Amino acid sequence: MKVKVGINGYGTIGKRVAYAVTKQDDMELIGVTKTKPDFEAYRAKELGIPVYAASNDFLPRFEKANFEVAGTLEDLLNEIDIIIDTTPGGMGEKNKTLYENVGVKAIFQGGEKANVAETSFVAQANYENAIRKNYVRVVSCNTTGLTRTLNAIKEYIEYVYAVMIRRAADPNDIKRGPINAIKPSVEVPSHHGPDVQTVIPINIETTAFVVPTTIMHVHSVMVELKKPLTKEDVIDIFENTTRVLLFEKKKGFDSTAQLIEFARDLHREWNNLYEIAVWKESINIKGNRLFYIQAVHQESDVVPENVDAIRAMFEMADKWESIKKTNKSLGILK
Ligand SMILES: NC(=O)C1=CN([C@@H]2O[C@H](COP(=O)(O)OP(=O)(O)OC[C@H]3O[C@@H](n4cnc5c(N)ncnc54)[C@H](OP(=O)(O)O)[C@@H]3O)[C@@H](O)[C@H]2O)C=CC1
Ligand SMILES: O=C(OP(=O)(O)O)[C@H](O)COP(=O)(O)O
Repeated sequence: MKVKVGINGYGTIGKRVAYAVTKQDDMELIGVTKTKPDFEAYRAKELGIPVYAASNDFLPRFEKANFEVAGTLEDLLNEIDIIIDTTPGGMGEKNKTLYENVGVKAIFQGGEKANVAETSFVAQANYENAIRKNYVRVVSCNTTGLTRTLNAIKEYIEYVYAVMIRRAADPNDIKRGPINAIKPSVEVPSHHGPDVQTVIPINIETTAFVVPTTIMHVHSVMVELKKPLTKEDVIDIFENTTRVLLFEKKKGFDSTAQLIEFARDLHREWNNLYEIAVWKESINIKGNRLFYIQAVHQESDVVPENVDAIRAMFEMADKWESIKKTNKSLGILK
């Protein structure tokens, strides 16, 4: 029997998770919600995805445009086993009561606080914690990126300090900026360090800056080691870590632009780069400190995590069975 999945919030993350769900042979996409009949709603319909109004309040917009919806969010909730809440940050917490009332499981995203769910989640780090849970939070894109690489070396970590260089807006977002400034998060540590700790118990602090780019985030990571590691060890560990890829500057990967071009060359849908990209030459050891630099495709790295969280919550597969299945279905390279 396939798990019936609904998506509330068909935006940057929601449309990608919806696509990923359609690629799974043990899941069925029942429908998605929209607040308005824009081109994304029409495209969903063309793809055969039932579109529901995000609430009764939005129905007049669809009626006015003669866009026939399959119902409202309440109707969708009655047809599914699990809802993926990909509404804007903070909205998921408000929606949770609706989900509780109907008794459907729910996955929230990184824009929500950790206490919205029973556990925060990054598949390769703590898949087991989501087994049979009703409410799970897939952590933010940056937190997912940090967790993937740090989890691989966690037994060596004494302390981590990482600087997050965050993209200002997603490519389709015309409202956010800055377009000519660097904006520090004056909250120190930024939310990323404490959020990593909701998944793996390591000593980590982070600071964050928003810069005028749309395509990827970049992290500069410094790890104080509690036991020795060589550069070659770290390369070997990352080469053997799922959803992490090493890229070499000497092969032309000079910036985030070439990483996205690589995803385009793979003919990835929406140029998704689900894997965290670590620059091989940036991996260096100085005394007891390890340094590396990585990039995160914010629109897609959390997508496979949502798929694995569904499998964990219904105990449909063990950790590596699920990760391998998800990777294969999305063309994730390793
Ligand atoms: N973008 C990113 O880089 C990442 C985002 N996240 C997290 O994922 C979540 C979603 O972010 P993102 O996809 O970027 O957001 P978007 O703004 O791209 O999409 C959110 C969608 O929610 C819908 N929506 C708006 N208002 C309502 C409402 N009242 N009821 C139901 N749906 C509504 C909108 O639908 P409509 O178009 O119909 O108005 C919109 O498409 C957030 O928690 C965010 O922090 C996590 C990792 C990366
Ligand atoms: O999860 C993300 O970033 P974050 O890990 O910096 O919070 C996404 O890029 C969304 O971030 P935003 O809240 O800046 O849109």
